[in-house]
Amino acid sequence: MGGGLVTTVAIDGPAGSGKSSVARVAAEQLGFHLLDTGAAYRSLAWLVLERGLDPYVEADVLSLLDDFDYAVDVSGETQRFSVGGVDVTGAIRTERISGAVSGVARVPAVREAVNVRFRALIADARPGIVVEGRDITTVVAPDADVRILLTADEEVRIRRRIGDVGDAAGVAERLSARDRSDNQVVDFMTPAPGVTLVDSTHLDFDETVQAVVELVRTQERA
Ligand SMILES: Nc1ncnc2c1ncn2[C@@H]1O[C@H](COP(=O)(O)OP(=O)(O)OP(=O)(O)O)[C@@H](O)[C@H]1O
Ligand SMILES: Nc1ccn([C@@H]2O[C@H](COP(=O)(O)O)[C@@H](O)[C@H]2O)c(=O)n1
Repeated sequence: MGGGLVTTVAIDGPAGSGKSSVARVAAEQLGFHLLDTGAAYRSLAWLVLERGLDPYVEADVLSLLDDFDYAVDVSGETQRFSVGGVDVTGAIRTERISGAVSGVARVPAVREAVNVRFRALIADARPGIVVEGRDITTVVAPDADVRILLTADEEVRIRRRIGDVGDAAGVAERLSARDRSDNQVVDFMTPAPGVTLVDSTHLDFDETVQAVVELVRTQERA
């Protein structure tokens, strides 16, 4: 890929690697939009549970896909997500949804449907967008100007996540299980050709953001 104008920054990585928090601050510094693709999968998992269905039963998930009325509002200070007009921004971050979301995400028709929406949002974003998830560098936006696999050692990611939820019980097992399940669908542990690995194991938060922003600046100068 040649250098010059950067409009799309793709970031993938395992659970707790800092994708959403690092992408958010990097997007602010770049003056770019932010697309949190995991929120779409989480919102569908929320709807499946809300309807009393099983996220690990493909037919249950497919029965809701056509009516999945998902919206993202980026007009305020933080992104807000809604399903059928119900604000699910907080609800989709619970451990209950984290335990359900892999079931929804492994359904090929779900992935195809949300990817269509993601690509449309990416195409419309001006002046640019940071997109984070699991398959952005490889499937959703393989032609992104900057492609990053953001990772950290598992024990570090678990420690950071425990800091988020304030309760260590079961966090390690759930994070590992989610990565194992998600990794059967898409490989986000090994950088694909052309993807830059950013390992934040020994970086603090600001250093990690700077590593991402510097990759964009380097690409712009190339
Ligand atoms: N380099 C870093 N140093 C210290 N803390 C960090 C670093 N990067 C991220 N964090 C913190 O780690 C926690 C997990 O980050 P975040 O929620 O952004 O990860 P994620 O990859 O989006 O996770 P998930 O895929 O599970 O949603 C957050 O509290 C974040 O502030
Ligand atoms: N591109 C993506 C993004 C997410 N997923 C699935 O959604 C789950 C939640 O993602 P978070 O980034 O919010 O943790 C994740 O565990 C995957 O199951 C995906 O498949 N592809």
